[in-house]
Amino acid sequence: RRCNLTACSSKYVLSALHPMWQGPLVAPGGNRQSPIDIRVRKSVFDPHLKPLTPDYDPRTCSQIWNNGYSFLVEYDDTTDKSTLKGGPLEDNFRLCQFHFHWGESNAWGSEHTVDRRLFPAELHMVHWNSDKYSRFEEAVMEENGLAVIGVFLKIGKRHEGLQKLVDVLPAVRHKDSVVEFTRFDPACLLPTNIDDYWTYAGSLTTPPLTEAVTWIIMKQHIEVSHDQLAVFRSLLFTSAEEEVQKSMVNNFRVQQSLQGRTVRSSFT
Ligand SMILES: NS(=O)(=O)/N=C1/NCCS1
Ligand SMILES: [Zn+2]
Repeated sequence: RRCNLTACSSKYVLSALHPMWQGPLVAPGGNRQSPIDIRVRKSVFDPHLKPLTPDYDPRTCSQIWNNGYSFLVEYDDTTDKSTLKGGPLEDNFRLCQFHFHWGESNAWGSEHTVDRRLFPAELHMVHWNSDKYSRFEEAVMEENGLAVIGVFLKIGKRHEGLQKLVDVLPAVRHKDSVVEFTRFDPACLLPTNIDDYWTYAGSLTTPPLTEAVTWIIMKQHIEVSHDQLAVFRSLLFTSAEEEVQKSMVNNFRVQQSLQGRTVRSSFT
């Protein structure tokens, strides 16, 4: 297994000894892969970027499950009830799920970094283009198919909205476990300021790694408590039947080269 350095900051140098899935570290022929390091001074302010307008209906929240890589909170995306528009997006996008990536320690865990700064975790809210495609599986293959909002998590005060989710995680401890989870408003996980973000053309960071994503990375982080994040780490990569149980930690992909891409900012 190739060992190469992933995002390293002044305090912590990571190795790829923690790559979490056996897939390719770089998609074959990929020239717009994710995640990346966002070099703030190299990002370009785009005055034409509009405010982002998420419009989520908590009643579309349906279930939470452990897919063996993260835990996903899934939304009913058969209608345009929970949508994302604006920002860099030309079309209407439907929320289908959100999930997180985190480390075994609070020193790392995010997939994207800002000037090499690592965060303990990163939230991804996944949407697909419902103006152009009729289902996620179709949109995931198209370059304008997906929009993912990334939000960094920092250790601080307890996040009251997150607690409802934290409380149910023990019920999906093992891979392939699923429980009903309803009336959760994902907007409560967004930072107070969603007008300041970076955006770039990239890919999914887990299979199928397709180069279908308009990434929208929030400048402002959210805070969660140490104990709340510790519950994420109590999840397992492994199913109940497996002999050896493996803690679900370090479920992030190694960073990919920018390959000449420009990261735009919505703020100066
Ligand atoms: N982490 S991610 O959001 O870029 N990857 C995904 N793979 C399938 C649905 S979302
Ligand atoms: Zn993700």
